[in-house]
Amino acid sequence: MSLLRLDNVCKSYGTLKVTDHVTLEVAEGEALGIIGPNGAGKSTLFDLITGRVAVDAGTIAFAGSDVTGRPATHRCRLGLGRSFQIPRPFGRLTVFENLVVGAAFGASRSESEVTDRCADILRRTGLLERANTAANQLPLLQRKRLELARALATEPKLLLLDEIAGGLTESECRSLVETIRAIHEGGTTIVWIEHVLHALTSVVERLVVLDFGRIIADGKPDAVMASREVREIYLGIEV
Ligand SMILES: Nc1ncnc2c1ncn2[C@@H]1O[C@H](COP(=O)(O)OP(=O)(O)OP(=O)(O)O)[C@@H](O)[C@H]1O
Repeated sequence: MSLLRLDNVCKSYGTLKVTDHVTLEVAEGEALGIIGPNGAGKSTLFDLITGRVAVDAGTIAFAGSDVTGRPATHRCRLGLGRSFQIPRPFGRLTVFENLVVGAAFGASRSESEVTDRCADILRRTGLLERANTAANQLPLLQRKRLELARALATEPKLLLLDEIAGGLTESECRSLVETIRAIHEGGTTIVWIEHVLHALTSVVERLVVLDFGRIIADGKPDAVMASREVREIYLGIEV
């Protein structure tokens, strides 16, 4: 059964078509990667899915209901969680407090209900020792981990990750990938936008390529990366 379904979704800014008749299904339990050149419309697609930005045309269904006209809070409470390309924690709150906010508002639970759950998320995301550190004191890897943890605090059925591996060293990237893989193996469906291809393809089993707001390839990562069009457009390799 598909958890997420986009049908002919369109979005333009002025004359710029940023999302051009995108039709896409994500099955429950899948890990899907999205790649494409800068400006291809990847983050906008997440904005449309999560309700941060309204579609011009088309429909979006999530967990069996049409969410096209529904606000972001409603979609979040249905189980759509996301991380942002640039981490946006509450800087003066501690790591633990950031999670409590995500759990209480995103998942609509009382503070007393979420304490154990937030501690568990800290453990799963490798942040337990940082629980009492102010978010604005964290180094980059931990900020990325907090971004992931905050999204998990909202109890997502579908986790949208936007370039979470960007800017990390090779070993930091490997350790973050392990965390993401464990989250996926724990049953969370993942859609992950990423420029760090080796990190992405070590987790996802399906890859979609966006170019000028259109899906130009969709399939197994090896087959997609072997495609002539993808190599020309995405990697800039003449074949
Ligand atoms: N609010 C907005 N108003 C006007 N143009 C926008 C807006 N948001 C995005 N765009 C434009 O839409 C295009 C797609 O942007 P988007 O951020 O979705 O691309 P992207 O594929 O995520 O790029 P990157 O890989 O660089 O993050 C870009 O040309 C961008 O400048």
